[in-house]
Amino acid sequence: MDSISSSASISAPRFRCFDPTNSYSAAANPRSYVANHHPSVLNSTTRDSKGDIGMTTNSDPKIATGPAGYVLEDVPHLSDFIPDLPTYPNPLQENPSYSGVRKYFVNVDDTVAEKIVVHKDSPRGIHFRRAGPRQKVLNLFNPFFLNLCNSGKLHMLLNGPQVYFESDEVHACIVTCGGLCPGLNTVIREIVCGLYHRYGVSRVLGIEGGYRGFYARNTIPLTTKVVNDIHKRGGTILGTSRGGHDTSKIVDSIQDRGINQVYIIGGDGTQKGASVIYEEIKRRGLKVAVAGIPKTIDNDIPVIDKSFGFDTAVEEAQRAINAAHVEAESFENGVGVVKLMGRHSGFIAMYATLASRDVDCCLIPESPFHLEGPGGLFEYMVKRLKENGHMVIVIAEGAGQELLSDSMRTMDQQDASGNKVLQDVGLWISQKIKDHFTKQQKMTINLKYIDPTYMIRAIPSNASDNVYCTLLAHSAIHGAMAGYTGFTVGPVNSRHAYIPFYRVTEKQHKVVITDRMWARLLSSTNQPSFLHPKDVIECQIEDEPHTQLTDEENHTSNNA
Ligand SMILES: Nc1ncnc2c1ncn2[C@@H]1O[C@H](COP(=O)(O)OP(=O)(O)OP(=O)(O)O)[C@@H](O)[C@H]1O
Ligand SMILES: O=P(O)(O)OC[C@H]1O[C@](O)(CO)[C@@H](O)[C@@H]1O
Ligand SMILES: [Mg+2]
Repeated sequence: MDSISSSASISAPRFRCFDPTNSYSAAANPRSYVANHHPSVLNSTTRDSKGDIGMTTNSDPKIATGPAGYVLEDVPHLSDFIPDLPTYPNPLQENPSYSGVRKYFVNVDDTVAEKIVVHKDSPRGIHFRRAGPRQKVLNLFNPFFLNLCNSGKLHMLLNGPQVYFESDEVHACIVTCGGLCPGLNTVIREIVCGLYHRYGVSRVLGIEGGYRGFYARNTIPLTTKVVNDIHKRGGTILGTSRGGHDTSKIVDSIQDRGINQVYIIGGDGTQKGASVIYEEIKRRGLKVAVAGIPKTIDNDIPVIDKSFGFDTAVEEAQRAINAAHVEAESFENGVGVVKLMGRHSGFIAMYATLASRDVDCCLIPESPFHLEGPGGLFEYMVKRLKENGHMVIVIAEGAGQELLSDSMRTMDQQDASGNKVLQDVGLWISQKIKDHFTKQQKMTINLKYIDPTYMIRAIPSNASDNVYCTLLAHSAIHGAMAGYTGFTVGPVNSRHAYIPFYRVTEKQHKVVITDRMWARLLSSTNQPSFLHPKDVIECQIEDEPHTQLTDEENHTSNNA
């Protein structure tokens, strides 16, 4: 018996639809809605006495609550704003590759827990809809389905796998935005091949040069033949850009070209852009699914386990660190300085340091440091050079920017997307170190500065990122074919899920320097923490006792 028919045979959950004007309705800010209405703070009059699952009917956000503090932060569905959409049999059930798979389709009720490390009495917490091909797409927020569920006729809805697009009807497009990242071409390839081989879709357009390409550039027809080898190349065959997001021109272009599935690959800025595109499409009532695939070499997107290209970047960074180490140990008082990417988050630097074991000091944006005086970098360098004769420093590009702006009185510059343009901290710190040892220490050092940043970003993805990119692309395709829209896809605690845009754009994922992973790094390099004992106590006081672990504590990049 497959997963869906088994779920049909068990007693169906009873769903309750709430009046959006009552106290369950979503607030303007979805996050404050969850915070204010988290089960732990729901009062008993708003909870269903039978412990049934309750929901809001507002379009955004879609929050369902259940017994034992269960919260589902669902993603929009085309049927939320387009009535009477027809459904079609899912072509996957005829696919010879998948016919032998016993549990290929995901269960309609499957959700993925955001926090898997919980305490005995903590609520079950926030969940996301599990990604994957659906047996039948149920829009639990649709009153028609709710009535059937509540009258125990759920099984009537479960007669065979369904999709919301016919193969011939689909006209998809793919766009890549923001900076480069290893794996972009793999995601493009797997969207094209996945749509063709799994759903029989052959009309896929590539949008050239990022968001502005929708209205200012040509399109590229993408066939399985065109994309066959592209995963072996770095960059993106479509080109990319920053800036140039004009929502109405983009949606006009989508509408004029008859595009009905939009796959948008990019970082936090891109996902914000995707969110407003989705909103405009909904406002116009178009049957167009918008799916975001998160991309960032910096690994700074929250909620998801990690972003594609990150592993490749860490691996490639080893080559630069290794070169710096070889140079440093070959000269008397050799110092190797390696700058790695990481505008606001030091994950590449932290992981590359932990992996390499040749690094004596790792500096990241999240951990302020100082050069002079007791506990400062120079004091540590003198000690280390006396002990070992050489040393390697890894610095993330966003580290110490406040020190640079103090000493260089730099103007605040922004790129076309509004991101702050950073000063070259690697050059700056190299010069500071040279000056210090020449003038203050009267000690000759041999410093070699290596900046491999763009070389790391421009390479093709490694094997594990290639597989990861494939899963991301497939999850996005299954979601769009099933009629979901306005979502970003990504693994949450190793299970792929559909995540509302607002959850991945509301903040950045950062290294938490009071967590265990940073402690591991400090103990592996033996570098000073640069924290005064007072700062540590303040951090601990802010960390008030909680019954459920924080995002950072649950996040695998910060802990294990
Ligand atoms: N708030 C926003 N609303 C709409 N569009 C946005 C917004 N922020 C950024 N964008 C658009 O998203 C695209 C990419 O943004 P950005 O250059 O910040 O890169 P990113 O996606 O964050 O990737 P990276 O990780 O390389 O920085 C740009 O074309 C930009 O115009
Ligand atoms: O030089 P560009 O293309 O603006 O990109 C630089 C930025 O892009 C990233 O690779 C991704 O955000 C950052 O690490 C880096 O600061
Ligand atoms: Mg960004």
